Amino acid sequence: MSTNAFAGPWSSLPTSLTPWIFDVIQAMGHTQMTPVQASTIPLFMQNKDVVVEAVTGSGKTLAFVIPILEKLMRRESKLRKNEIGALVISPTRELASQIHSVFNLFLNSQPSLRASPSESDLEDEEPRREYPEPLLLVSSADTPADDIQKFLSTGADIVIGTPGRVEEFLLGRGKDVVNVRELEVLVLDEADRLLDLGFQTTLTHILRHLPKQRRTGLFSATMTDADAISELVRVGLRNPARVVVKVQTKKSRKGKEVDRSALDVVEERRIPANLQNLYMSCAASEKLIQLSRIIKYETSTQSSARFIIYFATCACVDYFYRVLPLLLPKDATLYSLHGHLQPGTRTRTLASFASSVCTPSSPSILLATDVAARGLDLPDVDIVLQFDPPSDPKAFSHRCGRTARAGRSGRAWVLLVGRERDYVDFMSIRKIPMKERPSFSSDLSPKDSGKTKLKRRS
Ligand SMILES: Nc1ncnc2c1ncn2[C@@H]1O[C@H](COP(=O)(O)OP(=O)(O)OP(=O)(O)O)[C@@H](O)[C@H]1O
Repeated sequence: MSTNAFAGPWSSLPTSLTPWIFDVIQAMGHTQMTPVQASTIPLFMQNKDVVVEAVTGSGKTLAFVIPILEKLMRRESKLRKNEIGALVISPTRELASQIHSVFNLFLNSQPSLRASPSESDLEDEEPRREYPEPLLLVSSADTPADDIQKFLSTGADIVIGTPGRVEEFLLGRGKDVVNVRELEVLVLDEADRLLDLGFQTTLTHILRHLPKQRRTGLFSATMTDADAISELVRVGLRNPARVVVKVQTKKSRKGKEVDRSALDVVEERRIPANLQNLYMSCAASEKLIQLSRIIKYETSTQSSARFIIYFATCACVDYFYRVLPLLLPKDATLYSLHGHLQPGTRTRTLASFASSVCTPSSPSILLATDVAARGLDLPDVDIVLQFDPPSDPKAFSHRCGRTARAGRSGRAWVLLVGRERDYVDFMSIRKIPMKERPSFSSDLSPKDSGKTKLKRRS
């Protein structure tokens, strides 16, 4: 863990957590809060709107999941079966599913309600729960009609979904079924993405439908001041508290990262402390060979086994899924994930990649588009490799942030061709002195290509 990874024990929160929620957090092994959790949870609990920007992998999910659960449990009157109390919207189905499983982790551990004497006589009686399962609204095997059916049969205090399915649920088929009058909290995760042009109309419809008397939270690793200010009115934020969590690294005056004891300058950065950013510039015709060299180099260090490689389009992912096996060690396992695959295939691929057993000699490599850039929490990813730089500069941070999560270390590479080198300056990635560049063993050295230069940046 980096030195500034934690911000105190959970017991130091101004309002103590409900005991069973605290127990779940302890069971997760999270003994301390991260800075974003320590700053955001009290604000949300004190009924403030929040706009939160904190580096990738810093624990933003629990920073809204915990206050939502606490707020709903502290209600004076229980929600009726047709009412929802909290809505979380995320831009991709994978991220929505991930958030849904975090809520489930908690709600599956809630104490069962004591059965009444007559019920206790019934054999095989399912333990009764006070709070129903959260409802997940994403494209999958379930149709929008199935979503409504499920809601009608079990109810759901918390709803998590992607914008299109949420709109259909609240304003389409579910219009006369779902009551939002009691909605207390709205969270937009990856808010800057949700608020950009692609989702504008859908989101505006949803926001207009929700009660104004609610708390709203916007969360992202790239929620800049400009994004926040321009959207305040549209999103209906009232006097929001702004939380910005940056990472401090220690440097010597010459700009070189050094040991804490030799510190004399503290620099703030908006990427995780243990993330190392590198780029390699090469000719377009050499990209494929350089990609396979980097993979061989990384696996030869005996510490890297799980990779994500980003490509610009779905077609590129399909193409390289067929081509890369010819260049990589035969024990490498490839997975492909992009938006043109069936939802079920996407879910299975992600689950198989996340649970795959891999070693440097038999690495697991996920080939993906930006559908896997934001929010996905795959804690063991060692290396991110960007075959093509993204067209949106924000996606650069999100892609890199799939490694070096929650205080772990990781490296992110990007291959750059020609003028793409300007991108590095645009991203303000600091140059590391020549002598600190990684050494390649002779058969992997970019020197053999003549044209390619290896650079390391952090
Ligand atoms: N207090 C904590 N202590 C240790 N680990 C934690 C703590 N809170 C969350 N984590 C872990 O940190 C990881 C990253 O959390 P999370 O996915 O919420 O990050 P994030 O800030 O939302 O990242 P991104 O911006 O990429 O979406 C998860 O594996 C989570 O279990």
